[in-house]
Amino acid sequence: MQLLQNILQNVNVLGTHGPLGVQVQAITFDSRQAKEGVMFVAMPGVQVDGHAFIPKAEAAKAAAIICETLPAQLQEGMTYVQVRNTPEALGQMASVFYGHPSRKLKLIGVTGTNGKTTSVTLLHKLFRELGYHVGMISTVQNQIDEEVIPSTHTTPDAIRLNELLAKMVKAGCSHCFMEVSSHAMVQQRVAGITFAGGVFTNITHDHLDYHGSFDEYIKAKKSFFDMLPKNAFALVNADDKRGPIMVQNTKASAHFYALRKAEEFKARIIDNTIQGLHLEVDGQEIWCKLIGAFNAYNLLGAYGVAVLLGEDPMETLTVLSSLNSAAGRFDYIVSDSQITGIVDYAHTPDALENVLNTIQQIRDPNQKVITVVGCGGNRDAAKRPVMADIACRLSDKVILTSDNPRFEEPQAILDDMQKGVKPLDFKKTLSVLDRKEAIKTACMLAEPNDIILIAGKGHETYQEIKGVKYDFDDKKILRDMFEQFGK
Ligand SMILES: CC(=O)N[C@H]1[C@@H](OP(=O)(O)OP(=O)(O)OC[C@H]2O[C@@H](n3ccc(=O)[nH]c3=O)[C@H](O)[C@@H]2O)O[C@H](CO)[C@@H](O)[C@@H]1O[C@H](C)C(=O)N[C@@H](C)C(=O)N[C@H](CCC(=O)O)C(=O)O
Ligand SMILES: Nc1ncnc2c1ncn2[C@@H]1O[C@H](COP(=O)(O)OP(=O)(O)OP(=O)(O)O)[C@@H](O)[C@H]1O
Ligand SMILES: N[C@H](CCC[C@H](N)C(=O)O)C(=O)O
Ligand SMILES: [Mg+2]
Repeated sequence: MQLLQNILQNVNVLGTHGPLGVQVQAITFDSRQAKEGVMFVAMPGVQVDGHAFIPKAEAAKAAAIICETLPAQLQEGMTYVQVRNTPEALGQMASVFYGHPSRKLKLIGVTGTNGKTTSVTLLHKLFRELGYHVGMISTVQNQIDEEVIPSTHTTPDAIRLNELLAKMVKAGCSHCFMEVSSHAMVQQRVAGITFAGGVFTNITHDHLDYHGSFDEYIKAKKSFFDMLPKNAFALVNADDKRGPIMVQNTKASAHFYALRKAEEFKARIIDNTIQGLHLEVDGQEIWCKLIGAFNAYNLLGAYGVAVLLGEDPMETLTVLSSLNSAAGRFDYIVSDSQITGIVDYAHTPDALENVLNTIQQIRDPNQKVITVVGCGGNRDAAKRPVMADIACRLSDKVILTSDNPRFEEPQAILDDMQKGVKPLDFKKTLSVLDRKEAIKTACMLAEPNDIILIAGKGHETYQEIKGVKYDFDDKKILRDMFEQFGK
């Protein structure tokens, strides 16, 4: 419980109506949660404008209403606060309300198209092994040490984020590693948050439906580095063409890591096998359990963060070499007849290409590669034909299928994917709309020693169709099919 005037201390207030001495028990941006003691913040949205729900919040007797535009008629006894930008104000208010938790631990944000979950998971495991109490905020799950808190977004909204960080502080966490998505930057979910460091993994094609253009997507990622304070570090993948752009205007101290250039943190791949990566990191040789060249970047980035946070380089490398990847990232099982089934969250063209290139590098020439892949509905449609083409180019057989169709027609998504299949590849491509059937088909087609890649859903344990999440687990289905068909 706090006084409204206290909660507003860092907000750029344009005007107020009504008493500011009201008590606030909770903050919400959803009118359906507004009630006595709960303050309502009217936020712009993709579907609707939260300002349209001010009458609902008034009727629910909300503690106060924070908005950019005041309603034409103000209710007697209600407090209204007009601000320039409600998402920004929400971030600042949530930080104050929860006691500025981001200032009480070392918070490191990781942004980039691919590798965020892998990086924060590695960092969480690494710092746990180094003896710290550690928080993690990720697509797969949030964590306070080993306690798992389910995650709904890659980056939670400002209220949930501050609430989570406050729990971490209370549990004695000294560090938190979190993913910062481009959606979160545009929607200012991290406004008011103090970061001790930021990491840029890479940027490739994704989310153009939301951002409109690649330039806008780059700007969204860059805005994270623009907000870092002077005493923070910005650790950037220098092998990515857009790496230097990220830190063009940052106040933080810029540091770089690379595999292809000589930078402050550098690594070289000595060997890349199904057993893992043999790397040379800053002149030191290590074996890691993670598979694929792209994971050399994730490992090197995590190493750079640890060193920048003052950890011992040798100890860091020793622990990194013992760590496994995050769930659903190059997650594999081997059947009785030595068919390797890989479940991977590759849902962007770059990720799919990386995973398939890795498979091509580590396979024996006689092992065929069968790829099962779909694309999500209500997401960037431009990546659909590109992903189908990549799958065809780097596999012996491709089964195009559904991912999470959400509110789109599954067949229409499949049609978009099929447009990317070149005539020469028609023969090796099948379309099986039902994902379970598609996995079954792949298992039936596979011969001993072949490799099946099931891409796109990784750790997800559901398939989202028209707003309903049905149980669906790629890895479990794959295991069942191997058993059912005696593979
Ligand atoms: C596209 C997008 O990001 N949408 C997010 C956005 O919803 P929205 O803009 O559609 O909201 P809206 O329905 O238009 O409503 C606008 C405002 O009116 C309010 N409202 C609405 C109805 C009502 O009756 N009363 C009311 O007050 C809403 O609470 C909201 O504040 O704001 C919501 C509240 O924070 C988010 O839950 C929602 O995430 C949706 C569910 C989502 O799927 N987001 C994905 C795309 C996302 O954010 N993904 C990234 C990761 C991407 C990646 O890098 O891979 C993530 O960080 O998870
Ligand atoms: N550094 C990397 N560069 C390119 N591809 C990667 C990298 N790391 C992982 N990948 C690929 O991208 C997929 C997603 O990885 P991860 O979940 O770590 O990324 P993410 O950035 O968290 O994704 P999301 O935006 O969905 O949260 C992996 O399954 C793998 O195929
Ligand atoms: N964070 C990503 C996840 C995509 C996962 C894929 N399975 C899909 O549903 O498209 C998104 O929300 O776009
Ligand atoms: Mg993620």
